[in-house]
Amino acid sequence: MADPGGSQRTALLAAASLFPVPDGATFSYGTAGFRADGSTMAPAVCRAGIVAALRSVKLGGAAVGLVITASHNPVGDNGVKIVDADGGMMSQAWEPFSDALANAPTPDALLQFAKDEGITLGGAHSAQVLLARDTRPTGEYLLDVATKGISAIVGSVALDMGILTTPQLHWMVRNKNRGLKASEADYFTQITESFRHLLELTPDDKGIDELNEKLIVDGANGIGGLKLEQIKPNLARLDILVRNSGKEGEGILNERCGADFVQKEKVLPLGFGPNDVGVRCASFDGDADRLVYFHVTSPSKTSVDLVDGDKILSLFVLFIREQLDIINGKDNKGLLPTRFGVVQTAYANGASTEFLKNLGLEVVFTSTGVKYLHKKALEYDIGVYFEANGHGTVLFNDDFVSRLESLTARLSEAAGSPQKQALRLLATSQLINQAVGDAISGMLLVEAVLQHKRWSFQNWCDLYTDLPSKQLKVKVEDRTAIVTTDAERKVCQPSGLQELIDKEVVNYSHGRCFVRPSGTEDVVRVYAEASTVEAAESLAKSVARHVERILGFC
Ligand SMILES: CC(=O)N[C@H]1[C@@H](OP(=O)(O)O)O[C@H](CO)[C@@H](O)[C@@H]1O
Ligand SMILES: [Mg+2]
Repeated sequence: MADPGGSQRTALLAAASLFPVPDGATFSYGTAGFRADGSTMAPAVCRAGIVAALRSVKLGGAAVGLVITASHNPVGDNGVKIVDADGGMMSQAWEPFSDALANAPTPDALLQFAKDEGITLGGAHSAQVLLARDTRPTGEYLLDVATKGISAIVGSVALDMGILTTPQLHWMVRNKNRGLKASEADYFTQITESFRHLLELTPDDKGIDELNEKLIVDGANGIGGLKLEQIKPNLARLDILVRNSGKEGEGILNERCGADFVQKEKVLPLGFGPNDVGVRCASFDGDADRLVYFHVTSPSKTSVDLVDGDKILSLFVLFIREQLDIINGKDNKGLLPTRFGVVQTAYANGASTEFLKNLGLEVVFTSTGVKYLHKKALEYDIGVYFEANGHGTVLFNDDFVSRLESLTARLSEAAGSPQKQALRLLATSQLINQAVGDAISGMLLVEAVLQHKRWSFQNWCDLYTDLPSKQLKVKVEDRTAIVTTDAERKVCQPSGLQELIDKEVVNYSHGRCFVRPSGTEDVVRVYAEASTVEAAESLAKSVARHVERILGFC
C-alpha cells in the first residue's frame, strides 16, 4: 500500500466517524443491496459509497453506479445498491466484503481488503461513481452521505445523475463504460426511437386496432410514472394514462399500489375501478425495475386477471422465436445460428415452464435474485430471463448483435428475404434494457409485440392457465439453518425436511412445493402449487408447519 498510514487512512477514519455503526448492527447485502428504515441507513450507505469507489479503483477507474432506493418497500424504508462497471449487479465476490465493511466500526477491514485485492490506495489512481436515487424523502440526505463515503477514497469523483429509475442508472453506467452516449436524454431517445422503429416493422397486413392503443399504467407513486409522463408525447400509437404517477399529492409510494402489491395480492391498485374493465393495465414498482400487467375482471370485483413476469417472458419468447424461425427457415438455410435460452427461478409458475418446454426451448433454473438469472442469461446469444414478480429482460450477446447487423446489411428487401425479421430483432436489442430489467423499456416491448401480433390482453392471458399457487412466510429462530440445492428447489439441511416435503407433495395433483430462506427478509418462504387454490393453500400450510416444528417458530 502506497500510503498506509497517511491521508487515505485519515480520510476513511473521518468518513467512518461521521456515521458510526451502531452497536450490534448486522447489515447484510442480501439479494439486492442493503435495506432498512431510511433513518438508520446512513452508516451502511456511507460505507457502500466507499465500496463503490474502491470497486472503481479496482476496475482501473471505470464508472461504477450507486443507487439509493428500497424498491417496492414502504416509503419509510430506504436502501443502497451498487452497480458494477458492466451495468449489472455488483460482483458477488465483493458481497462478503461489503457486509464486513457495513458492520465495521473502523476502516481496518477496508484497508486489509484493499491489500488482499491488490488495490493500491493513496497512489495515483482515479475512480468515478455515478449516483442516483428514487423519490423517497430520505433519498436526498442519503445521497449526500454516499457522496461523503465516495470522497473518502482519495482521487474519486462522485457524479450525481439525479432522481432516476434504477434501470436508468444501470443503463448509464453500462453505456458510459462502452464509450456510448449515456445521459438521460440519450436513454429516452434510444427507447422511443427503437419503439417507433419496431412499430414501423409491424406486418403491413395488420391494421391498428383502436382498443389496443389504450393503456393505463400504475406508477406505484414512484419514479417510473414521472419518467413515463416525460416520454409519453413521443410514443406513437399508444394512448397512455398514468395513475399513481408520483406527482405531489397523488398518493404514497408503494401503498396499496405498484407491481409488488398487484402481483402478490392479485387485487386492483388504488385509483383503479369499475370504469377500467376491459382496458389493458400495467403496474411498475417504486423504482421501476419490475413490470406486471393486469385486467379489471368485472365492475363489481376488486380481483384482477394478472399477467406476471412468466407470461411477459413467454410473450417475448414467442416473438423472438417467430423472427428466428423465419430467418433460419428452410428457404433461408439457417442464416443465423442462435443459442436461445430461457432462465427462470423456482417461483416461475409450473404452467409457464411446461409451456416453454413444449415449445422445445431450453429452460434453465437459477437461485432467486436478478444477479443469478442475469449471469445465466449472458451464456446465450439471446437469453431471456424473468422472475415471476416482474424483474427481467432479454439479453443479446455482443457477437450475436454484430452477426445480426451484418446479416441485415446483406439481406435485401426482396420478397421472401427475412430482412424485416432481422431488423425487428435488432430494434428489440436496442429497446429492451441490456443492463437490467426495466419496467419502462419492457412495457414498450410488450406493447410493440402485442401490436405486432395484433393480440388483445385476453389472447395473451390465454397462452396458458397459471396453476394456483400460495406463498407463505414463516418466522423461525435462524432462517440460515435451511440450506438448499438444485436452484433452491430442494432442501439439503436440516436433514429430514426434504423427505417431509416430498411426502406432502405426493398427496396433491400437480403438487410442487419448496422452501428457502429469504435474502431480503428475516423469514423462510414457502411456495406451493397444486391444481386448485384450496389444495395449494393446504400444501403450503402443511409444509410451513413442518418448517416451524423443525426450525423452531418464533
Ligand atoms: C419470492 C420473491 O419474490 N423474492 C424476491 C425477494 O427476494 P427474497 O430473497 O425472496 O427475499 O426480493 C428480491 C429483490 O427484490 C427479488 O429479486 C426476489 O424475487
Ligand atoms: Mg424494484
